[in-house]
Amino acid sequence: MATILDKILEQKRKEIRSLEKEKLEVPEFPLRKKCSFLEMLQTGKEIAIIAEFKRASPSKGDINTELDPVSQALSYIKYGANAISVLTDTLFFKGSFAYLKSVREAVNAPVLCKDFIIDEVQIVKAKSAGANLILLIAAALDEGRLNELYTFAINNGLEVLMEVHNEDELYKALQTGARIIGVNNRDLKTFTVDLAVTEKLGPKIKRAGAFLISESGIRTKKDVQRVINAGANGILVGEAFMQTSNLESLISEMKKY
Ligand SMILES: O=C(O)c1ccccc1NCC(=O)[C@H](O)[C@H](O)COP(=O)(O)O
Repeated sequence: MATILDKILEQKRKEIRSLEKEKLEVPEFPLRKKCSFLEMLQTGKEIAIIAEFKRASPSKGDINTELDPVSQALSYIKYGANAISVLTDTLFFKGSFAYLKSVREAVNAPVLCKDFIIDEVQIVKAKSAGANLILLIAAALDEGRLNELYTFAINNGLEVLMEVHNEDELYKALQTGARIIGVNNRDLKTFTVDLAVTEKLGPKIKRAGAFLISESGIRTKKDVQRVINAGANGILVGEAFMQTSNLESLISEMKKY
């Protein structure tokens, strides 16, 4: 039976066919802000927070459809987040490239294009919208394509958050030379979320000398402590930040390590 990831990737193949017709060209860095998340990790002393603008998801349905992307991104930065992730998939996450563009204009911090990238044309689109960082998901690509897309992104001045969920994917990811590895605690096929995934893969990532970002299912200070103990340099948080009634206190608690 087709998993949700299969369905998302099928949708992406359709989108790519229409994008190819647009004949996008790789732009020079399009906007005034050139922000490096990697440099932030290299120099930062505290846990780095990537705060995600996430209106909906396949596992939860609507999360918060009221919030405005720019106001939310500005609040994220004001309360201490280091980078902003914007979901750009429309069908499954109610996101958009328009949100990414407007967030890019509003904040002076690294912006991650959070999508399901399987083709160069999507990387060009992410760069055109002003992303500094793209997500590549090891589960969505074979080793050859993962390498090609990683190289294409780096050669075009983008940084890559390379996402894995198990040891095979981690092995594939490390082969590319990726410096920032995201461990997704959510199994994209079953939606099960378990921070033990970061605990399992964390030590291997640290031994390989890469930076570790723990993604998904992080809601409390205790969760942050747990992934820091596993070696995390950063966390990626969506749902908890989109739903809290006190964003300032949640971010500040999470940063207290
Ligand atoms: O969130 C989902 O339901 C989902 C389903 C299928 C593929 C990807 C999915 N999420 C993408 C993410 O990785 C998360 O948005 C991100 O890590 C933040 O997670 P959370 O803090 O749990 O919202």
